Amino acid sequence: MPTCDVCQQPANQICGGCKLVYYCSRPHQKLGWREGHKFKCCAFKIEYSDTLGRHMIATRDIKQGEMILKEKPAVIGPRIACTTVCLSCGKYLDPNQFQDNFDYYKCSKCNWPMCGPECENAEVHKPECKAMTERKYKCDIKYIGSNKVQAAYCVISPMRVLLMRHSNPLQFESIMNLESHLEDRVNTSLYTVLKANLVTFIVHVLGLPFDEETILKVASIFDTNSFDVRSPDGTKRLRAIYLTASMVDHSCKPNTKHVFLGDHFHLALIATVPITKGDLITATYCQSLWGTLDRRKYLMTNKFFACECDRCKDPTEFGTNLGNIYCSVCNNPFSQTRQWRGAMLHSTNPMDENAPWKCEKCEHTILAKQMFWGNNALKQDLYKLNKTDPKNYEDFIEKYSQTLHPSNHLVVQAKLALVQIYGNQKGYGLTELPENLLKRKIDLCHELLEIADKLEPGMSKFRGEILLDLQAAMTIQTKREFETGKITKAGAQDELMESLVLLQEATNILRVEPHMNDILEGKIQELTSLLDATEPENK
Ligand SMILES: C[S@@+](CC[C@H](N)C(=O)[O-])C[C@H]1O[C@@H](n2cnc3c(N)ncnc32)[C@H](O)[C@@H]1O
Repeated sequence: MPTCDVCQQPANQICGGCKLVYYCSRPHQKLGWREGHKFKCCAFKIEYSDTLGRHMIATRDIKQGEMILKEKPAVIGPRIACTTVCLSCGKYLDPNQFQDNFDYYKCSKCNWPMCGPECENAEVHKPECKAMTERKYKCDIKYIGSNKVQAAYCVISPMRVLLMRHSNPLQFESIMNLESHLEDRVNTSLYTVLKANLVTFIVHVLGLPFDEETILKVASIFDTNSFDVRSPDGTKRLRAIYLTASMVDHSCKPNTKHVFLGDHFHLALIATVPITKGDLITATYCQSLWGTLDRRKYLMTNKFFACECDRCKDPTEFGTNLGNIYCSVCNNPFSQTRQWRGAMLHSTNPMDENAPWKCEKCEHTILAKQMFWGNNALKQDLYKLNKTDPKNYEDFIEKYSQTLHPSNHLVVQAKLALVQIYGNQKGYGLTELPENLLKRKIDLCHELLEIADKLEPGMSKFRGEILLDLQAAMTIQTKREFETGKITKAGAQDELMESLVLLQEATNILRVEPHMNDILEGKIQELTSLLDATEPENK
């Protein structure tokens, strides 16, 4: 019989948070909480290993969709280089007109562009404003006819951490205890620029008592741990460090997602799939739709580790073949030895970027560097396409259809761009899409969902967004089929019910993001009205 954590008497009420401790009664649960359980109650613990460093382990089974952690930022501020934003709230700024001139509203003391007086007087801006004003430093950012990227912002976020050494020493120490990889970064070209700009600004312009190593370590801690924070409406973009969420290690098939809540950007970490007690709790540090070559290169260059997750080890990436290309011998229609249409080249060892790539059917082999160059050339081709014109993406898919199979990562990225254009972009609104493009959108959504199920399964944002797009397109298709007499009322009802099931799943996934609630509610009402309107009379 379990015993109460407070009085040690027999108890049968388990704590719903950690599911580890028991109480005999509600009053003892409240007392236990106040007496310290609130600091220990969670569904994870932090462990250490030589290969992973600190990492998060589930201390109990965690349900799909459960919030594992909610945390406020330890520090938040502008990104290294960004267009003009407000130092307090991170909003992208537009200039105001002053007689014949245009310029931003500026802080009356330090002259940094801000939204207005309220942001100028916000607590977050006060310490840096004081440090700059004491040294009579005035920011010289001006509006020069366009909103250009300003390197000057690189000093603000590190300065906020450095100033904490005096104002909040405990928080400062906690941030300084995070992984930095300073020794790996210090000789890179970015850090050479940072030495010239950031260190000079902190030491010589502001005269703050910090040595070069501490200053660069703070910058390096940001680069290793910070989250890219965006407001749902796209008007604000910042970087922030969350002390506990920083302990979540990377996996190329993660079991969590995160969302930012409210004006103060609290981070909520949510399980996308059921997590079993003892499992590693993981997030992805890079794009899931990149192939293994690109993911591992990004992780090594930016986070300084060689990912050894199951997806990286599998040359087929869980059967998606995301990073693979067709064998040019087996698929060459003029080749004498052509035998296996559809055969693909796989890396002979995905853990080694220098390993050759070999056909899964014939003996054809190419060097790693050929694969690397080819991949880069095609990536350049894809990234320079006009993002508003679907024809460019359709042509890309067609042009490389003999080289890249339908779920190669570059084709998948082109397909994702098409899903976002068809039905959403001006001139391609859902109701204006001709039948063939509506069908194309539906087919593309199905293909992307198949990939999402393997790489970002469960309640991932990627799945939620595709499900939402798919149901919207299916609903329009049903409406048209019904209005043109292609299907009966009963047929329309069946199809709309299918859309409703998809919408309910999308809603379940996306409703953690507060801004989505109204959109999802509106869609449910729209679909329910359509279902009512197509109700067969004999029902
Ligand atoms: C945000 S921190 C995560 C916490 C970190 N493990 C620590 O001890 O502080 C990111 C760093 O953790 C390590 N890391 C994260 N995921 C990893 C993985 N899957 N394999 C090896 N190292 C990993 C890398 O050193 C990476 O730069």
